[in-house]
Amino acid sequence: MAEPTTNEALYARACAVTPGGVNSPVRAFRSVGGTPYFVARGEGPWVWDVEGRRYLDLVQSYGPAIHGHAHPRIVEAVQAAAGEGSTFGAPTEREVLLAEEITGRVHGCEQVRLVSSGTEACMSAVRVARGATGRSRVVLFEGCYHGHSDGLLAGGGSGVATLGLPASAGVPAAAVADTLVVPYNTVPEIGEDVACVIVEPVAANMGLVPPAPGFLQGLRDACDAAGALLIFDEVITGFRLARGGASAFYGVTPDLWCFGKVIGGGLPLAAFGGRRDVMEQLAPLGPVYQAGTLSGNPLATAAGLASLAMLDDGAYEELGARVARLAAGLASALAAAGLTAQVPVVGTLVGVFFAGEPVTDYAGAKASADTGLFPAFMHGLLQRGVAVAPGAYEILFPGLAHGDAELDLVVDAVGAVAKELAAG
Ligand SMILES: Cc1ncc(COP(=O)(O)O)c(C=O)c1O
Ligand SMILES: N[C@H](C=O)CCC(=O)O
Repeated sequence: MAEPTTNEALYARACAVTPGGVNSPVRAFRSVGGTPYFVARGEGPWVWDVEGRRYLDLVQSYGPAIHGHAHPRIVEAVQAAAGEGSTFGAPTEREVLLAEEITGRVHGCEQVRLVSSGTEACMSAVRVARGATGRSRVVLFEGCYHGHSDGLLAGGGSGVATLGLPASAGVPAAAVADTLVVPYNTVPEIGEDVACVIVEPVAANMGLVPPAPGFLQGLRDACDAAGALLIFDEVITGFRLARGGASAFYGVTPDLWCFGKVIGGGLPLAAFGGRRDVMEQLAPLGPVYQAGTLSGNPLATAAGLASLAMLDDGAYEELGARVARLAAGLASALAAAGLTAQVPVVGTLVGVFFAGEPVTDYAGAKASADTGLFPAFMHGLLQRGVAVAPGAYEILFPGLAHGDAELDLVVDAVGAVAKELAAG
């Protein structure tokens, strides 16, 4: 049994042995100030820190924990899988089952390859697109985030935006020479040197920015006209927004998809997939190389299958209804407090902006962050026992474990914090 400790003490020890004390930058609280809380355990919608303080968790690991923490069916599946051996380097039946589950849900996605992170999924999808088209250029949208691979960090949202980084040191100019960054919600000119356009179909790494009507179809048409491939990065939207993800929700079918988060049930698992002719460019069938020692890991596939088994149409209806109720509560609490704010909602996704008008692109998201209200908002909520991600560009992640009573607590806490902020 470990000695009792504190967040401060653990953070000091962490900083001595890990850069910034964390294994992913936003967790360090750098943009909001203060000391990160170290989670001791979680259950359903709650987490407890090492000091025994309980928080209603709207971070939910930035998306994977759609069923809340330590869901008994996922725990049971992982325990059973662990007892059978945790990794083999040979194919297993659950990899087939998970690939069948994903391709069965996502119309047009005929084949998938499992990987271990959303970063790998996006990096590999772009590589396949380049291999399939024989072209180099990649178009992406300012404020979207596609993981931390060299070529996709430019103009990124999430932690890149939170820390105010133009991109990243250590990325050679050559690695981004073929990356073109354009504003979200504008269909760009797509030249015939473009291999692919990669987009978050609902942007969720610059706060929540819905696609404008016609934007996704416009991208589809422009890609078709130029012979480029369209990639939907559904690492957040996949299996959260709808059973078939954003492509089903909007009725626009890309050539390639990136998935992550929910499909791993809380374990490191992601996937990229797409049309058979494109996916068959991959080794061992084709010339595009991609591989992974832990890809399709037996524990992760067990957790993913258990997670997806609980996500039927009814689950999405339920989550959508709860999110709509939460969003309405938040909007009226913020308005009652006299705080200028927007609460964008897309189905099961919700965010908060400090803005007078709906936000449609990164410039609007940045203006919200630049109000400087977010750190006090986040810490005010934390003091009232509600945890939201410590970055102004992250969204809220209510899940199926958040019942009405818990969501009412969130609305009350937001109302109280908003009054303080409005009073200055
Ligand atoms: C849309 C999107 N794409 C890709 C990624 C990268 O995934 P990961 O953090 O698993 O590498 C993330 C989240 O981090 C994401 O939100
Ligand atoms: N917004 C990111 C993914 O969705 C957050 C993950 C991270 O940076 O740790």
